[in-house]
Amino acid sequence: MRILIAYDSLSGNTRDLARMVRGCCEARGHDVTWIEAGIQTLAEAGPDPRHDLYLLGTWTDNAGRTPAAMKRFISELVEAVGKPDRVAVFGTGETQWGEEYYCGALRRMADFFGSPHPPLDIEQMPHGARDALKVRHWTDRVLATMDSTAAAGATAGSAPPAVAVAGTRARPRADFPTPVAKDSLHADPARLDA
Ligand SMILES: Cc1cc2nc3c(=O)[nH]c(=O)nc-3n(C[C@H](O)[C@H](O)[C@H](O)COP(=O)(O)O)c2cc1C
Repeated sequence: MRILIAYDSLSGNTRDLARMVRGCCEARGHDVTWIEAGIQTLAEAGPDPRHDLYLLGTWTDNAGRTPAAMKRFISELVEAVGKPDRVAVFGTGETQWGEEYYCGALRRMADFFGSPHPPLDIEQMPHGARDALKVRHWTDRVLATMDSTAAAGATAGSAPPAVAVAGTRARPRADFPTPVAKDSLHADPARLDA
């Protein structure tokens, strides 16, 4: 699969986690596009922004909010490919901000995309064998779900996964939602703070 991993990280915790998720994906033979949302745009994902799976990683900002850079990236993504349903969310936070707000951005983002995958949350930075196992299990579960969905689709005769073609303009895949206008409700990043 072509997998886009996009993450935002201030102090490195989420970057560490994203690297672990990436390692698991690559170990399973998947092709990963890597975007650091704080300093890169979707344009840096190459000529075709469509991917088979989007893994979005974030830290959580004040009172459970989604950081600005991640909201910006999500708007860009929705504008480019529509609102993908193949999204899984991971990230880091701290319970000292209150259980109610712990990793709140993950819940908001998973809700926004209607992600079928429970978010992967890690307190502060990932460390030790327990976290490594948690990350591997989460990533493997997400990948396995995608593989079985693809297999079911192939049996039913649906379109094959997206393939990047250098130099071509991005076109929505038949089974992707039609791209929505930037200012539509779906693309409104304010929903990530609601
Ligand atoms: C201004 C600020 C507000 C924060 N608010 C929350 C919060 O509401 N909930 C939470 O779980 N963590 C909160 N955190 C903690 C960070 O999400 C956490 O430290 C995270 O691991 C940082 O990830 P990073 O190293 O990738 O930037 C906050 C951190 C800062 C700096």
